[in-house]
Amino acid sequence: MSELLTAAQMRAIEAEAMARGDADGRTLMERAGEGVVDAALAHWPDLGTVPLSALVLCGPGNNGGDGFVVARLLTERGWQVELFLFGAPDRLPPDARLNHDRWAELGRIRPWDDAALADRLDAGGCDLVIDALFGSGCSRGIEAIAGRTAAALGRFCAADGRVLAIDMPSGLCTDSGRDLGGVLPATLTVTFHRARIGQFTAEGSAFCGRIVVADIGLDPGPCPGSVTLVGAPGPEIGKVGAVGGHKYSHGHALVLAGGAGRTGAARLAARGALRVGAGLVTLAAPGEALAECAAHLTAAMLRRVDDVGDLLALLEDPRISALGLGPGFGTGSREAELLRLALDSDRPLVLDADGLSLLAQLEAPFSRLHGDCVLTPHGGEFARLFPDLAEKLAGRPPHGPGFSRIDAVRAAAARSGAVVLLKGADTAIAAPDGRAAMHAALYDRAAPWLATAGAGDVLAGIVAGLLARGRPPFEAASLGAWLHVEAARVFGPGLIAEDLPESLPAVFRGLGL
Ligand SMILES: NC(=O)C1=CN([C@@H]2O[C@H](COP(=O)(O)OP(=O)(O)OC[C@H]3O[C@@H](n4cnc5c(N)ncnc54)[C@H](O)[C@@H]3O)[C@@H](O)[C@H]2O)[C@@H](O)CC1
Ligand SMILES: Nc1ncnc2c1ncn2[C@@H]1O[C@H](COP(=O)(O)OP(=O)(O)O)[C@@H](O)[C@H]1O
Ligand SMILES: [K+]
Repeated sequence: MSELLTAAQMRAIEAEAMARGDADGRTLMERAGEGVVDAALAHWPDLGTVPLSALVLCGPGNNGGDGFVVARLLTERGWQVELFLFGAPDRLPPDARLNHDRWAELGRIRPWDDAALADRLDAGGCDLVIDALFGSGCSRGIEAIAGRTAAALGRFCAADGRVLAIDMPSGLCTDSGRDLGGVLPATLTVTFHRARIGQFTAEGSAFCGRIVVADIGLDPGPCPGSVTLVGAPGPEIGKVGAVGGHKYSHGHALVLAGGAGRTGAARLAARGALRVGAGLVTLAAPGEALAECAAHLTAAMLRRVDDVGDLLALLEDPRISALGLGPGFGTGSREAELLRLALDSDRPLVLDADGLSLLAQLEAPFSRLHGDCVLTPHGGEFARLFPDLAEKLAGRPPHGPGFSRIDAVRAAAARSGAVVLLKGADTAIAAPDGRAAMHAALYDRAAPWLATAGAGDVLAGIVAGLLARGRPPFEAASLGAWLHVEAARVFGPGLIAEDLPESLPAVFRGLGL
């Protein structure tokens, strides 16, 4: 697991390091420039063999300062460097000014000219473009400044040109990953100390290319309030296959199914719960759907639940340790009553799909949730439950920092009192106490083939299975998101939802279980 930071958190870490006397701004800027050059040469080894040519775009802040350092370091290596500066030299902040002055002794500084830059890029013959226009201080769109440059960089990247963004692609919001307007596309983004939230959500990955995190010698300790980037689980995953115990000690998940003809989604969820390691899984289906379910279930058990009385009787068994409700469930009055009972049972509970739509229809829905509930909405379901938050996520933010999916799930979790997992390639997860995590099926974990009908149903089942085994809800949601994507990656393209549970054994083997 690693951390993702906001711009403010990064500034605070830097300020603390300077206050402690660990480093001054000038040293950090020098290390940042060195980190950029090292990362470029490591990422594109051919750049290290002979001196080449670079075009450096510097802006009016410290990101521009990093650009001056890179220009100097490349020149010292024998490169031909052309440099354009946006803004007046005498208004640069002190460390950037210092590096501007050092560069001015080595090379020329051309004043910013969007049209000339675009023409320069289109003319080709440039081996590396360095975007040091704006970094974490970018506060609004940059179309007016660099619209033509952005378009030319798009063409340059499409023709396999190398564009390295320092810290963030200019115009991209560090905190939300949202396009503030006119973002400069990059093929490699080199950021410092820790990655940023905006590199892993919204439009971030489309503009960053790849991400490299350069160490600039800041305190390696954890940052309070940071977002966890969900990675491969550690040894604690061993609990999934713990030696000893019996099936009941591995938990019993109850998945509620809908009527005849639409039980497939709940069956997918039940299979996910079983494969993730729940000792028992029972599917509760109405009488009309029993035959259909029986024809398709083997390891999962089947119980008839027509109404609240049936569910009440079933829940008398204290060994049922988690419920999953929503996939293909239906949204009628029977289902609404069953949902109320499921919520009142105080069992760990995953609400997905129709379960979320039903919840949205209840009066004072959030007063019924408790801390062991996990809500797994996609964007549409999220908007039904939290319309104001969804509205803040829609459209382009007028200025930075923009409202992020992390902000949205944190607010949703605080309001609802439940763990909220907002699905997507950039899955955002938050707990009511403010903990937040991002699972990014992006970069080297991309699995676009996971966007297939029923994949979300399996995720709900996986999380229900982990809850049944006693995992706390935030951990169950985070681990579930990772296992789900890993299963998709193990299977590969061509995946359909049924393949996801069946790929979990290979995932566990891969983890050394
Ligand atoms: N925080 C740290 O620990 C470190 C920061 N460093 C660099 O410093 C950068 C942050 O520097 P700054 O805070 O100076 O921010 P930036 O360099 O991103 O830009 C801030 C400047 O741009 C102006 N500006 C912002 N958006 C604009 C727009 N749309 N149009 C016109 N002007 C606009 C602001 O008014 C301000 O003058 C980082 O991205 C990183 O590259 C590095 O030197 C290493 C250490
Ligand atoms: N581009 C993508 N890359 C990786 N995972 C994705 C992508 N798009 C969607 N997903 C995942 O696929 C699943 C889709 O779930 P959902 O929207 O509920 O669909 P369904 O109801 O058909 O199962 C979610 O787990 C989501 O995170
Ligand atoms: K930049």
